[in-house]
Order: sequence, then structure tokens, then C-alpha cells
Amino acid sequence: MDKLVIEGGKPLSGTIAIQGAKNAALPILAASLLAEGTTTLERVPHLLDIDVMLNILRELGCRAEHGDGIVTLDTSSLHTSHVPENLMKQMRSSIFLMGPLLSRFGEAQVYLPGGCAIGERKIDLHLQGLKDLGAVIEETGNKIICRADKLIGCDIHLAFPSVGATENIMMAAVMAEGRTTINNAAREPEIVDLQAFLIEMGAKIIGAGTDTITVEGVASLTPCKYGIIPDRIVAGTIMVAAAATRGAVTLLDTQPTHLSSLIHVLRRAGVQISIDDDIIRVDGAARPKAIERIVTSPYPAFPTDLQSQVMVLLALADGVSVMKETIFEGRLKHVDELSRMGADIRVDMNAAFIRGVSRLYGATVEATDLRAGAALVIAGLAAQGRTVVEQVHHIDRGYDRIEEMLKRLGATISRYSPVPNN
Ligand SMILES: CC(=O)N[C@H]1[C@@H](OP(=O)(O)OP(=O)(O)OC[C@H]2O[C@@H](n3ccc(=O)[nH]c3=O)[C@H](O)[C@@H]2O)O[C@H](CO)[C@@H](O)[C@@H]1O
Ligand SMILES: C=C(OP(=O)(O)O)C(=O)O
Repeated sequence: MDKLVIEGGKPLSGTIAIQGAKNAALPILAASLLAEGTTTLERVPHLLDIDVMLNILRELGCRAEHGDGIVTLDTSSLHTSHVPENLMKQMRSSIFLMGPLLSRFGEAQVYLPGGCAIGERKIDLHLQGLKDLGAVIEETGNKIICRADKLIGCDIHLAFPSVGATENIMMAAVMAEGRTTINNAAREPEIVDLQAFLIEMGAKIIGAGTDTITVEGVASLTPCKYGIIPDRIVAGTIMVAAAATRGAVTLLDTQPTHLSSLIHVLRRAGVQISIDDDIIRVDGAARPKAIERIVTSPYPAFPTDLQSQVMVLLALADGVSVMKETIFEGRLKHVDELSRMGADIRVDMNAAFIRGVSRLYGATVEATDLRAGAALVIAGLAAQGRTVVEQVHHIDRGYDRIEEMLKRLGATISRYSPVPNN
């Protein structure tokens, strides 16, 4: 397993362009199955999860190429609706195949998905939505078979605004007969991007970005060319890293409105932020101030995917902060690792009580999941001395060569890969 070695204590400085969004690209790649022919997607980041999705699509019979951020995907010779178990288990987003396969083949054979260990992550809302559309679902052990001769539009109410369930239902409903309404839908920008892509393919769908999405089923969709939105979580990670290292960074190709909750939090911490169209400048010259209370919640509130990174900033802040995680019950595992670097954090149930310290110290730490790993990299950049971050494959799920990105901002960071035994 690769390791990152960081010599900390240097402020980040410089300019960086932000990669395309993993969480938009993954459902959009799955949605490409809905049309027969060649779809071209631009700004698709080079990530482990994208490689897994492309491998699944190849197993299903697609021809897929990915170079320089452009994916071309030919879906004309799809030959199976059965996703292999070993690929399903490699990430959570494999579940996005269920809606499109059901829609295109009338059948999807999948397994319980894998992914980071951040909570139970049930799929009951995905399955209920598909059942509401008329699918019959058979669950045997970890295998799930969904079948429907015909999907029929209906009124769906999500008990929780699940991002993935909203997206799966949208993809199943676009070619269902009649009108589907998704109530209490998630409102994340990646859902708006999926809607824009589906419209480009010829779907009739409105409401993404609000809590009610309405889909009028169409008979067929056509392939298209589409550009993925910038990754708000990668942008947020860099913004926090700039602030935690007391640096000054300019981010290009962002969508600042997608980051308004983070910008609000950073400004409350005393970080200077200026915005000019799609450019964000972060200046973190002063010691951050503590923030009394941050609670993670569905968009547009503060995102769970930035919770661990912001906790590093608060660990260095002047005063006591509270961070409450309400989305995933197992998403505070970075606290133990940060404590090994000198952070003073106490966890009670789903809340972290963070007493800021003036300095973190380098240590050998383990990335327990994607964003926990990103947080440890930020801690390493801000800390005094050398930090070794292990289990980097988690970070590679969501950041396109994180060390290259940070080197461009002046960080001293290197990746070490084990030498294979022959
Ligand atoms: C690829 C992608 O877009 N991943 C994002 C997506 O994950 P994902 O789509 O998995 O997140 P959800 O919004 O579905 O999950 C939120 C909560 O709902 C629960 N739940 C979800 C579905 C379900 O059927 N039953 C159920 O109980 C989950 O366990 C979790 O506690 O949104 C999360 C919340 O913003 C982000 O952290 C992830 O980065
Ligand atoms: C939890 C995340 O992703 P996924 O849903 O793909 O596991 C994430 O991007 O932080």
C-alpha cells in the first residue's frame, strides 16, 4: 500500500485548477447506459472509483476509454445486466448501475455495494423507490435481482433526502411510463448535474436542486457530449489546507455557490476569502478562531464530506469548537489519528469537542477512509516535522494524485509505493 510522506510547516501558496467532481461523474457514467451509442464526458477525474466504474461498464459490454479527463463510452454492445460481485464490492457508487440497468434491460443483477467504512449505509431507500416504480426485487444474501417488464411513473416520498437514492430513482424514472415525482429529494449540486446530463440525452425532468423532482418518462434517450461540474469537496479541501497552513491559494474553475456553507464557516474562523466569478482566493495568514458549533446536514448545509478536513483547522484554532456529524455514524475515525499528532479532541456520541492547540506534530497515521485521509494530509502539511500517511488508496478514490496537486502549491510531499516481491 502506498504512503505519503509530508514535511510539514510550510504555508501553501500558488494557483490551482480544480478537477471534475467524482460524485457527479460516477452517477453520470452509470446514466450513460440509458442510451445506445457513444457518449463523451469531459472533465472526468482520474480516480480509483472512476477506474472501477469504467471496469464495471466494460464487464457489461461497453467500450470505454479515459484519457486527459475525457471518457468515451460506447454502450451499443451491452450484453449483460449482471454486475460482478468483486467489482460491486469495490465502491459504494456501483449501486448507481441498478436504476439504469433496470430501465434499459428490465433487469439488474447486483450485490450489496462496498465503499469506505463510515457507517451502515443501507440501500433501502434505493430499493423502495424502484419498487414504487414497479420493480420486483429479490434479495438473497448479498445478491439483489430487480426485474420490471415495465416501469410506471408514480409519486415517491423519500424518508430521508438520500443523494444516491434520489439519483438512482431519477435514472430509473426517465424512461418509465408517465410522470414520477420524487418528494423530499436530495438537493446536492451533483443531482443538478445529473439532471442536466439527462436533459442533454433527451429526458424530460425538472426540479433538481429543490426538494421535488418531476420526471415525464420518454421512450428513449440519445447519447451526448457533456462536461462534469468542478469538485466542490476537492476545492473545499484545498481551501481548508490553505487556511490550516496559513497560506494563500487561488483556486480556478470552481463554482463558489456550491461552497457557500464552507465559505461561511471559514469566514467565521477569520479566514479571508474573496470570490471573482469562478475564482476563489483564500488567505489564511492569521491563527483561525474557534467555531462554537458546526453540524453536518444535507445540502445546502455543511457537508459531511468536509467535516474531517475542517476539524483539522479547528484543532489549530484559538478556543473550543464543536463539530456534530449527523449523516454517517462512523465518520469520526480521524479523531484518534489527529490526537496522535497532538490534537486535543474528545468525542461524545456523534459530536467532537475540539480544544485548539497552537501546533500539531508529525506522526505516522492511517487514512481510515477517503475524507479522513484528506484531513490527515492537511494535518501533515500544517504540522511541525514529518508525517507519514498510510493506506493512501482511500485518498486515491477521490483526489487525482493529491501529492502532485499539493506540490504545485509548494508542499513538500512524496508518494512511496512498495516494491513488488518477485
Ligand atoms: C457518490 C456520492 O455521491 N457519494 C456521496 C453521497 O453518498 P450516498 O448517496 O451514499 O449518501 P446518502 O445521502 O444516500 O446517505 C445519507 C444517509 O442516508 C442513509 N441511507 C442512504 C440510502 C438508503 O437507502 N438508506 C439510508 O439509510 C445513509 O446510511 C446515510 O446515513 O452523499 C453523501 C452525503 O452527502 C456523501 O457523503 C457522499 O460523498
Ligand atoms: C463518502 C464518499 O464517497 P462514496 O459515497 O463514494 O463512498 C465521499 O466522497 O466522501
